[in-house]
Amino acid sequence: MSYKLEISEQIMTFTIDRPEIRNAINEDVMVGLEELAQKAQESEIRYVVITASGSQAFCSGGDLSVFHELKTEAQAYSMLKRMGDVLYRIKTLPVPVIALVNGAAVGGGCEIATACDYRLIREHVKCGFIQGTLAITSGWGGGTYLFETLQHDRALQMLTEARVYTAAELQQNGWATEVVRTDEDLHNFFKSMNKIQPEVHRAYKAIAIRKWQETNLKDRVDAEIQRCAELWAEDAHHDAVDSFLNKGNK
Ligand SMILES: CC[C@@H](C(=O)O)C(=O)SCCNC(=O)CCNC(=O)[C@H](O)C(C)(C)COP(=O)(O)OP(=O)(O)OC[C@H]1O[C@@H](n2cnc3c(N)ncnc32)[C@H](O)[C@@H]1OP(=O)(O)O
Repeated sequence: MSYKLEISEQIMTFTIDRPEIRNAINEDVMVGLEELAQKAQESEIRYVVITASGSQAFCSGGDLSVFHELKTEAQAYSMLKRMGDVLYRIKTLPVPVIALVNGAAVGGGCEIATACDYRLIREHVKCGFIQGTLAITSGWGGGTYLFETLQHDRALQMLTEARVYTAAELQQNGWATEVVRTDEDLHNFFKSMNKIQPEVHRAYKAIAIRKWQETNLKDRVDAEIQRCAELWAEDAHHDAVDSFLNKGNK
């Protein structure tokens, strides 16, 4: 199993569990995220925490060793759409969703964290929308969510620079909700969440969801997915992934 899904004291925790490959997303993790989305809708939970095993990575995006087999636009679209759909379901859950960013979050990993309501990041982490270096854009809706989250120029800069940012930079540009330096910082965040009635959290989340529905967030995400699928099919993308996967042979 590539993930763990637990509910304890009305808190649902999803842990990506592939540290040896930097918690990259494969089919199994996608199934897990779909299970999360379903169970979180049905259960009486207070909030959801998404995190990952180890301290090296939160998530390194799509598992390129698997997804590199997808060559055509149609093949890429099918994977991107499935993941984009489940991330949208997670983003619009009726309860707060917290990314506990325990290590690097790059590519699709940064998209998952951006889909969450809160991003608590450890001091050592580096995060970035590095998709540009692979000659593609974000393709799971994360670019659209970033424009919803950051000031316009900061979002555009983070997407087009296509580099990893330090925790200090992520705090400065507003992507990080909080840089967690100690376990006590983490404890204090959850203490503050827990002192507010779940129905109050749900009511505020509903305001955000109404805004996203009124501004056709889902359609905008679908357009992002479509454009990424087109770029995916280009040689420039396949060559860049070849270079990443064969870096050890050079
Ligand atoms: C597919 C959707 C698309 C989107 O919509 O956004 C994407 O997500 S594109 C994918 C973007 N991801 C990447 O380009 C991967 C980038 N990875 C890294 O930059 C680094 O691995 C890291 C995350 C910063 C961690 O660095 P480090 O701790 O130094 O580890 P290594 O680089 O040595 O990696 C260890 C091991 O894991 C393999 N690995 C890492 N990420 C992936 C991945 N996404 N897919 C497949 N394999 C991955 C890496 O190749 C190493 O393997 P070995 O050399 O065999 O040990």
